[in-house]
Amino acid sequence: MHKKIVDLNTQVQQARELFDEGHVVPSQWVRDEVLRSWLRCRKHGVSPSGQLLLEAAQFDQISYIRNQHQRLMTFAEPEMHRLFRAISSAGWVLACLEREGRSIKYFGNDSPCYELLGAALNPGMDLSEDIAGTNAPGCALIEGRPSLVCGSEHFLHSFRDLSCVAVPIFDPAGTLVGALNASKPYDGRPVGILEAVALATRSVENRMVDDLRGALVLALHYRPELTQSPMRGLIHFGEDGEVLGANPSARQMLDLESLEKTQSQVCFKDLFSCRAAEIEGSQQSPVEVECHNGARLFLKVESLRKGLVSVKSTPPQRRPDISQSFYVGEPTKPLFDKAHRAFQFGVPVLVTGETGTGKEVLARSLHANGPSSKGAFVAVNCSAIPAGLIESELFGYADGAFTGARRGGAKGKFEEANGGTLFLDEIGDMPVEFQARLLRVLQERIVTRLGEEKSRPVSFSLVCATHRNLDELMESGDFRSDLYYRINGLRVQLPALREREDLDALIDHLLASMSQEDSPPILTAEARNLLRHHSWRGNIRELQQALNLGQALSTQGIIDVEHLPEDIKAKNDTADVDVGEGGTLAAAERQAVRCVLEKHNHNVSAAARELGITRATLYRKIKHFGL
Ligand SMILES: Nc1ncnc2c1ncn2[C@@H]1O[C@H](COP(=O)(O)OP(=O)(O)OP(=O)(O)O)[C@@H](O)[C@H]1O
Repeated sequence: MHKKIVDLNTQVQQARELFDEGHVVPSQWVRDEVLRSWLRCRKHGVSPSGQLLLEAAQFDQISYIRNQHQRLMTFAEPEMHRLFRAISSAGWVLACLEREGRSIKYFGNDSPCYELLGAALNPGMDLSEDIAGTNAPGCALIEGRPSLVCGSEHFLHSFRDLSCVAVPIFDPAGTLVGALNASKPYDGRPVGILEAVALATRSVENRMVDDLRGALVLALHYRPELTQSPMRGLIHFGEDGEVLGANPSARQMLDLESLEKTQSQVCFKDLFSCRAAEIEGSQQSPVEVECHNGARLFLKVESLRKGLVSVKSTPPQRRPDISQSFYVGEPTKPLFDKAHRAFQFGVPVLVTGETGTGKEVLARSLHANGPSSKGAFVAVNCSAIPAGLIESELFGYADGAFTGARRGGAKGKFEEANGGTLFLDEIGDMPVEFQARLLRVLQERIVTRLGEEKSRPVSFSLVCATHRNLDELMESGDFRSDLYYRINGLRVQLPALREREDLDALIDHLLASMSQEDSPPILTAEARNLLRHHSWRGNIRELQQALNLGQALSTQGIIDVEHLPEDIKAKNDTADVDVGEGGTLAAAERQAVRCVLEKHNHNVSAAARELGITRATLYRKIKHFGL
């Protein structure tokens, strides 16, 4: 058996030789997962001699990384202690890594043969695949599933004497936030530890879910006896039955993701065929229910407010308060909550949306509630910096680096954001030739000022935004896909005003925030109708200006059509007018004629018949209403 495994390693080495020479590797020689990773390493230009890794090791940002990932560690550390006690005597060491691949915590071994492992897994070390080549945590973080990498499967020559097993960690919103990894020197023996690492990871995830403290907590499984096991799904609901979060098992069993794609807020009634009241009695024994996807699951109430919220071993975490400073409507709230939670775990957030939809406002809110809120919020508009100044602006410069350089040199934006949040606005407009340099900073978190030799470590939380379509830019080669992967830990697409279901509520919020006194300005039904149907280009910014002008021109605080900007009024004549509340008789008639015409594909005879008028009259109306 032992010999057979050593033979397998020899076969992997041969596969690697073929790979390095550019030949096709027979599929049975090396596992698919490994081959996929080798191909990615080749694409990223990873050097098998691994110099990058050694460079990164010189920089110590441990305390910052720990601070930034404090929440993750609160949940992970107790489980790491337990797991390490169980597996260290078998020669395993343990590490927890954050989502981008940097180690946060290492439980090691002092003996000399662990020196390399210590160097690779110490806090601050970057094991992401594009830096450290094929390795279990790197692969687990890229592919979002457990990974096992042994001996010569590693891309770097220096790692070929190691075995590692890693399992990704997902937060209650289903976002990847890190990984647990166990490693030891490679000895050719089977690696029978995956289940133990997976179990510890599940416990970390369950601790995170516990922290949601829902009004109703359900355990679920296909088998009744497993509703009490560590394999059980866990889901928390708020007081109105809304889903607050769930562990990966529950997310999978309930197929939550497919619902989240079409609904901004998933509720109890969307998931189960029964009513919440019907399962309240299942605290003792599980009850079987049918789910939205047809599956039958056993549910057991784990806790039901009031009285059942258990005492936590960890202090209560600060909950993000995102609603105070700006409007968060019901449709966008779940997405905003998810972004805030992920950001607290150090996940970089990419905000997309048309101009004026609130990208910067969201970025500021993430910062204010994020792990680096004590540091600065540094915004960089990538489209506004002249190409020739990008380097000095972002990297800073040394004294006398160029003519006109400030005496004593200057910090760049990366350094200014150190300990805080860097907001790269309009990232889609970053010149492609500069993207590789930006990527390097994001990977290595080191900057060198222009005209200086010395490298400086930097650490910041990252939010990027763009109004451009990055998928199209990547296809046309104008945006690097590896940079996209780095910045897109979680993507938040902000809706344009014309798509918002909650436009009325947003208008009311803006009106309320405009008034210093108690009574905000009043909008007449006609004016509101006009705003509802305007094709907004500048989105919330334009709406805000329209309301500001309306308030300035209004009499006695009543904003009517005549007080709104000219371009909004001008579009009124051709706009689709809502004939509901507040519409005029003429508008209602126009709407009716238009609908009937459309219904009959503009067949005038059929439309006239349905309207009960002659064809000649209908022709007159079409002309009159400009249809
Ligand atoms: N949710 C919101 N509630 C209240 N006001 C908002 C909200 N979102 C945006 N605004 C207002 O709209 C204006 C535009 O917001 P912001 O600058 O964040 O948009 P943006 O998408 O970053 O725009 P651009 O793409 O042009 O940079 C701001 O002045 C802000 O006050």
